[in-house]
Amino acid sequence: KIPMCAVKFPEPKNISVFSKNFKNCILRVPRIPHVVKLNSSKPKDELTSVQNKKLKTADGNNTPVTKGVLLHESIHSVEDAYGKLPEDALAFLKENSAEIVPHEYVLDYDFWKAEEILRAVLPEQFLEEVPTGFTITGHIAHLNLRTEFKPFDSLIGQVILDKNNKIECVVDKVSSIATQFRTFPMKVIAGKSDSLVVEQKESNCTFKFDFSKVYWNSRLHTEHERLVKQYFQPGQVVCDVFAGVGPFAVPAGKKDVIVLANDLNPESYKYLKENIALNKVAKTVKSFNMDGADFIRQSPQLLQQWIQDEEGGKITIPLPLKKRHRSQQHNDQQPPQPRTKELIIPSHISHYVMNLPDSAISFLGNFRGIFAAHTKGATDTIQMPWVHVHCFEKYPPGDQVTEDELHARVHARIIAALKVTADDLPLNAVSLHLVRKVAPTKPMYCASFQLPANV
Ligand SMILES: C[S@@+](CC[C@H](N)C(=O)[O-])C[C@H]1O[C@@H](n2cnc3c(N)ncnc32)[C@H](O)[C@@H]1O
Repeated sequence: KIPMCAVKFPEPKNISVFSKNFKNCILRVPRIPHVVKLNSSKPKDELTSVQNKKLKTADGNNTPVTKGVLLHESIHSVEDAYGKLPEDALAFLKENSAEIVPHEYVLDYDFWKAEEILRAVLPEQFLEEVPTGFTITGHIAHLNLRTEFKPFDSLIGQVILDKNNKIECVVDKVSSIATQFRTFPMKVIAGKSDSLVVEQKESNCTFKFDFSKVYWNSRLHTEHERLVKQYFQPGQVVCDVFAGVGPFAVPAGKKDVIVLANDLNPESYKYLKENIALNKVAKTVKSFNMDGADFIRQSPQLLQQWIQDEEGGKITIPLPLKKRHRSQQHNDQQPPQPRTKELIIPSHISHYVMNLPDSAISFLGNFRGIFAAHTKGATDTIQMPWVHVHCFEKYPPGDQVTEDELHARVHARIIAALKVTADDLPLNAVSLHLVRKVAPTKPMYCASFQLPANV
């Protein structure tokens, strides 16, 4: 509670005139508006009907509310005001019959930021490092509280919930050990706990999923957009081996890339299918629920099957009807013809995406021999597919490891997994993109390279 002073003018327009002409006399503190509601000294009944109309009544009680302008923060009493305000300001107040009144300003729960409140309510030993970081997915805020904060989880969750309008639910990761499907056990620590199904926008698409049952990481959106934009061309075939709920596959399908998207988690598969329908990409994206190893080995056949299933190996995509001018609609005898475009499905795969950074490299051996049938008697050179494999390249804290060294380490793991030599796949044929650092000495990379013809 802060003792301040406010000025009341009988004529409300003088509030802005005073604020404009005497800027140095009014309160200038961030997040505190200088115009405030004040209780009128007169009960409402004693005011004229005109005055009454101008005043808004606070919560139906008999005390009318009027507006005033707060004086500079160094002024704490009416005497202070007469001592500190310059002559011309005092003259203006007198001329306009203004009244200086004491006003107690209450900085309550609404005023303070989450971090400030947490500093005030958590035990003193946490003063320096209250937990404030979280990621947002749909309406859910997701925290990863350190062990010492766990006993205060619901308090922390409630403050975050109160202070962020769009958040309806706060969850905490309760174990850092991920499941096979890269999901984490989580606990709802504040807000709605009935459903963790969210809708999240990314890359101009909408993704729906149960946050507790599938993998989703909003921090990967640039990586999703990068591969789709930089590598995947309309009409090419892409196999997404660990597709999750579709953040590579669905936007790619939207730009007429032909996608075979796979995930072993039945829940991811279920939402992948939903997201394909939701974003109207069923013509260009097919979903599979297989182990990644089998999916890679069978991918050439899965593509052949798709070609056979489509008449003439072509996908026909309906186009939105062209908007016609009203006069044209009137003259036309025929109803508008549905417009379509056709995509011929190529018989070779252009890209594989493998975003399972913990172990994707160990799946590379599955490419061995799968294109042999194509390469054997082929007269023209076969375009081997590109692989975009995600991986971590962790090193001990304190080690000075250069980017070149990390590049060499990733390259060595890739050629070992493919069982090829550095002559087949030289270091400079593997480009390394730093996706993000999950910890200071645990970078996540995406290695992109064209499969050597002899795998
Ligand atoms: C790190 S997530 C990536 C998901 C998605 N590509 C993305 O960027 O959000 C890895 C995915 O691989 C799936 N997965 C794990 N093991 C798998 C396997 N052996 N075969 C196929 N998918 C698997 C998980 O269910 C999870 O959805």
